[in-house]
Amino acid sequence: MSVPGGGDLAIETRGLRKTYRSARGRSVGVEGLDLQVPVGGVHGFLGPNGSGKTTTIRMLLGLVRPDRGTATIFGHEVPRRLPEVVGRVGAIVESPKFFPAFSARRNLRLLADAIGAPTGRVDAVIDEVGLTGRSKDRYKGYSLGMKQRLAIAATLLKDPDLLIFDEPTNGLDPAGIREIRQTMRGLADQGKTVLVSSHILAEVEQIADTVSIVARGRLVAAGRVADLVGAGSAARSVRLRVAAPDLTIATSVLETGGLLVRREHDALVVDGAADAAQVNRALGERGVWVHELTPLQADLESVFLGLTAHETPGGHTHKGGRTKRGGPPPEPAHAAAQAPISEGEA
Ligand SMILES: Nc1ncnc2c1ncn2[C@@H]1O[C@H](COP(=O)(O)OP(=O)(O)OP(=O)(O)O)[C@@H](O)[C@H]1O
Repeated sequence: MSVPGGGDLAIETRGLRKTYRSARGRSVGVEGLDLQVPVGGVHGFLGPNGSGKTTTIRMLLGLVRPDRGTATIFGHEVPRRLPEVVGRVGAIVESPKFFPAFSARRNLRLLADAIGAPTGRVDAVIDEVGLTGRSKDRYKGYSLGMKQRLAIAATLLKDPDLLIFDEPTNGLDPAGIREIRQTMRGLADQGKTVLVSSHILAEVEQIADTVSIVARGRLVAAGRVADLVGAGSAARSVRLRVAAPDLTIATSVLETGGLLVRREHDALVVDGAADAAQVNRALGERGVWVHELTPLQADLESVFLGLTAHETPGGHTHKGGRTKRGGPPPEPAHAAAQAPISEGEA
């Protein structure tokens, strides 16, 4: 899908940098960030706490001025040309203020008046976020999830093409998280672009088409979720079960073949196995029969933790221990990090 004057990108930043003054001098919020968000779909903007997601979003919305670099929304440079494009953008950066004693509908009518959106949109956006049955109840009686859905409804009043949600599921219970996820997916399925920041991968993996992963203010990986996860599986692991007396000999056979083997309860997990059949054959040739052999698929969380492990307290803890990385990685290090997220874009 192409956008007049905007190519295929809803958002693009190049070399974006923002530092803050602090007691210890200057601290870096965002350091040379190159971000590309394709038009249409859900784009997860992922990173550990303090990695610069909110700072980036605030720069895109003209709330914080970058020290260096450029940013565009639908091809319009921001903040300089933000007024030309702001009508196409809806965002939740902080919890919006609603009148506690008013209903969702009354709050949105007031807001629509204030921002010049047609009041005829109010019922439609309430329906969009699934609040129709409660739209006449007072805001103060809403659950956190309902309040957040109302906040999303407010961003939809002007029927924007781009929605930017900063950690929209913070503080919500699993049911609330699911509702917000469905709402975001539904918006993307209508052709809108949804940029959603999060430090919780599982929340985003199920609905995101593409992601950008940041650490310490820099991009460390970007691309389609399937590509990132697929590349994470390149050094594949398999889980296998053999009869208990064979565990030791199986371990020794595989280690002699140069594979990394670890015990996981009564199973063995073999890291770096290019091919499950090869593992099976090596064991069969030594008279060890495999009862069960399961290739393990990397998930987005293991990719994320592998790329940002140095950011997390306690270091490298992640599922399966497969994508461990040490050292200072903030260059895009993942194979998929170089993959363009929209065809024809460098
Ligand atoms: N107003 C500010 N003054 C000083 N430092 C700031 C300010 N805002 C952000 N920072 C610093 O910039 C860095 C990036 O923060 P930012 O809030 O953008 O990260 P984030 O990825 O959104 O984190 P979180 O998930 O915790 O919200 C952090 O080190 C933070 O302490």
